Amino acid sequence: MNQLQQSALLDAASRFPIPAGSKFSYGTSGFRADASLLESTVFRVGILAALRSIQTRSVIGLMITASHNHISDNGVKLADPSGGMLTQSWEPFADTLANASDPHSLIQLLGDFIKKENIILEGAPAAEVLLGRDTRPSGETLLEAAKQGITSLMGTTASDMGIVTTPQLHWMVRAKNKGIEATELNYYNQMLTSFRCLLDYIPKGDSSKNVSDKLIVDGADGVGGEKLENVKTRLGYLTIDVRNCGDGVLNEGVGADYVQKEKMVPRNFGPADAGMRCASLDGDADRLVYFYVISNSNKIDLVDGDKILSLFALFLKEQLRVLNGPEDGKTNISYKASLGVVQTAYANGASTDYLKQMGLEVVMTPTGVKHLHEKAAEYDIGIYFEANGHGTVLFSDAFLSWLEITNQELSSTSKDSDQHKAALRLLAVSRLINQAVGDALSGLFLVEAILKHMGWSIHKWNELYQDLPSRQLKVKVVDRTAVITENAETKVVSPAGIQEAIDAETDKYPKGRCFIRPSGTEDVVRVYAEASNQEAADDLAKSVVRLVEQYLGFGRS
Ligand SMILES: CC(=O)N[C@H]1[C@@H](OP(=O)(O)O)O[C@H](CO)[C@@H](O)[C@@H]1O
Ligand SMILES: [Mg+2]
Repeated sequence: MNQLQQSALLDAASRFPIPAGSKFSYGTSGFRADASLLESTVFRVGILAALRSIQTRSVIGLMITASHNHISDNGVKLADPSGGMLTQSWEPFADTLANASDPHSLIQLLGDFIKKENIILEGAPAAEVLLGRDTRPSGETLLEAAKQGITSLMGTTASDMGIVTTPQLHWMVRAKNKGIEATELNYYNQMLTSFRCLLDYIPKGDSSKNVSDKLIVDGADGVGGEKLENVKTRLGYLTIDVRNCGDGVLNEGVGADYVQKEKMVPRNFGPADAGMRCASLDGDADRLVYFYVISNSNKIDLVDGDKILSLFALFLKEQLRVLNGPEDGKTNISYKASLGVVQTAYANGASTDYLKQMGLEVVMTPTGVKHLHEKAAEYDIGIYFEANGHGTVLFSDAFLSWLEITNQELSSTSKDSDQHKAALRLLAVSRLINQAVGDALSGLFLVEAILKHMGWSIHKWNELYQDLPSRQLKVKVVDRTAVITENAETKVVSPAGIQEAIDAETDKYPKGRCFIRPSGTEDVVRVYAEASNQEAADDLAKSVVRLVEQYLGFGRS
């Protein structure tokens, strides 16, 4: 950094002092905290985004959101050039930067990092960061802090994309770096064109007529509901009734996280909706779960991320089978595409068993899309989902290029054959589903197209397998970072002795499975338990909560 750059940074940094007594950590999905504490962090992440853009010579994304968390919280995360999450190798520096209290040491740290990463500032081509935010009222102030961070590294442009869903911003980053027009309109056009293409290739027959044309969506009073309103007139047969579109408090008694964890009807849903196909988005619309209201009750039957994954896997496996042609050796298909699914320890055990029975390769990673995405990218078709509804389907470049060529060949040699239609469907899915990150809107359209294709009601879909009863609890402890895990977070290695105690407890329950891990977005330790019946799952979770308190001490609440 030259003198001029240093003094511009120093000047800007002194306007964003770190709040006393705070410690920030990049966590599972960026920094999250009470919004009033975050200006200094967002400013610093702005600087980091500019550096990443200069280093990669690509557009970077900066999203201001705290997703499903309380409206008074906020957060910030970066999207890398591919549209995926910031490379994990930069996370430790993000932590250092966010916690560097003195502006002079901040400059020093930046100088050292620039040297270490070999980032050439002089004569670097114009860098650009795309900014997005959700509907939180604190978003505007934090956006300003981000802009100041970005532009404090001279020559970097901050382009405000306005209020967008997290996946829209990631999509735009990916699009812009591929030379595609990065507008919201283009995002909708690509999604809806592919959706309609999938509908066009639904096999003729009566079964699709059995699928209700109505879907009710809970928008979590966040950005997703508003966006869905923008497109709902362009959906052909499908009528969407969007509720919780921003009139109530964000995420309060609404949204995918509430529905999945509490298994209760969200606000503005009631007995009149019993049995109908319903979906719920989270606050920044990167999570999607389905559900239906149980008659005469305020409870729901949940169709979670694991079942969305299973539905996608079933459909894609079938399309690959048809594309590969008859198994009598006469196939003209030269590419054997690999198909893999990725889950975390939170996936219901029944879903993992079901996927394995389908003959699929199932891989487990730690929690957080950054881990699942990386693993899924190793396959030609990699499907990943967290149980909470965060996931997508990735297609490898090699497979897509081959598929394009094969599609052209099939359209001249055997147009409209089953094989040709399978190729067209796979191409449509690759364009419909967000390739950058999990996306509730594109996920929703894929679910809808597949249900229509199969002729399945939500009830039929839910019967794919029966979830094992489970319970998830949170515990406040003195220091959650004292919990160190391994083996995709299923075993605790520290504090010593707690894993043995958990195992001994779990062994008491038929089909018992239980693990703990520190949350990366909240100051809690999470406890997950599964057992053969609900009471047993509840009891197991409660006993393990007591163990956590015993080994780690009560925290402030
Ligand atoms: C059990 C659970 O749902 N954990 C969520 C939650 O992470 P935690 O690290 O568990 O707080 O938020 C993440 C970001 O949205 C999401 O990726 C993850 O699945
Ligand atoms: Mg979210």
